[in-house]
Amino acid sequence: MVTAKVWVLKKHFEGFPKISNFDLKEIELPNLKDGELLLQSVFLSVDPYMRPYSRRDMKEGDVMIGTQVARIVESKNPAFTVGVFVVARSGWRTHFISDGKDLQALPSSWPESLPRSLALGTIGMPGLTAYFGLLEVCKTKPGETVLVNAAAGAVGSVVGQLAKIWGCKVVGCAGSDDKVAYLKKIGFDEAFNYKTVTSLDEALRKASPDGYDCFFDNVGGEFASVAINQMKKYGRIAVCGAISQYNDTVPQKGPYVQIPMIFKELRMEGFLVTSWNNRWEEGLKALLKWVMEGKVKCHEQVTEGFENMPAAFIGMLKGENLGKAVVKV
Ligand SMILES: NC(=O)C1=CN([C@@H]2O[C@H](COP(=O)(O)OP(=O)(O)OC[C@H]3O[C@@H](n4cnc5c(N)ncnc54)[C@H](OP(=O)(O)O)[C@@H]3O)[C@@H](O)[C@H]2O)C=CC1
Ligand SMILES: CCCCCCC/C=C/C=O
Repeated sequence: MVTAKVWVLKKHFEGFPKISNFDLKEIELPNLKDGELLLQSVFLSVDPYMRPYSRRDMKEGDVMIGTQVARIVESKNPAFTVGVFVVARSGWRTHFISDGKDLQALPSSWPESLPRSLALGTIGMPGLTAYFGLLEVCKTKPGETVLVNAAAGAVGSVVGQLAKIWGCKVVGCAGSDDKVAYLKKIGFDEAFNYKTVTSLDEALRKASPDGYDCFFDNVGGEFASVAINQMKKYGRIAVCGAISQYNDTVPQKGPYVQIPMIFKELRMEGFLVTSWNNRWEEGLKALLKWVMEGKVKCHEQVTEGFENMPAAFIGMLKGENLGKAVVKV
């Protein structure tokens, strides 16, 4: 008999999440039936989507939603061998039982030397968000100028590096000087700290006096309202996330987007990475190749200990992460 630890949503978030919103519980797992496997989480992901999705998809008492890299520790399913690592969507749990249908094997060419945690970040859902958002929503072309916010995070850092690979000029902004230094180190042409500039409008203008062809928006809210005015004619805005609004208890008010959209003939498109579920293999293969070639650099903010999942999640929402926030069990 195995005892799993799980984090449940004790009380729905009101405003910014607090440690008291979560409860740590223990669950006795039953013995395996034929066709089942027992898995142990090795790395778990904490992601911004958990904040809005908790309200949409969860009720109080549910295990927190989320993804992990897990190791198969026992198998009664001939298709799965003990010791193999997979990506699962089993929520904040140390151990769980699966029939194998919901598991994704790491790409077969995954090198032994590469941290498996990257399957939750650059070579996982956030990297794919950058890949499909740029390729299919922004439709960037060589020579164009791309703006990305939350640029030192899991999605943003890949957006900037892919845009460089695809021949663009890249401007990124982030919330600390260390993050800005990191962006320059990984090849961003221009980067600034949006928290310390005296005028966001001026900082955006200085970074690209001719404006922006593409804006990969991870933040929404006031930042997006300012940035939209600096789009070039026929510019494209990929509405990826709105993290500046996820914790609002009262919806933010405009300025509104219609006037610049009309006069600059902009295209603004919201998207979910899951729309390209049938192309994840293509994206993961490309991302793995670029990482192995050193063309895409990865940084992870690793929090040690399953008991620190809520703190890692709250820290990520506060901007304490450089690169992808993960928890090592
Ligand atoms: N559409 C889709 O399919 C997907 C969308 N997303 C979205 O992409 C965005 C980035 O996700 P991800 O890369 O995983 O997360 P990150 O690794 O970028 O972590 C979140 C970052 O957001 C920044 N942030 C937090 N609050 C604010 C704020 N009020 N204003 C500006 N920046 C803020 C912080 O960086 P800083 O220090 O710079 O403020 C923080 O580090 C999120 O909005 C997420 O919801 C993610 C995956 C899929
Ligand atoms: C692997 C789990 C898929 C989660 C999809 C997340 C979409 C994110 C939206 C906003 O953050």
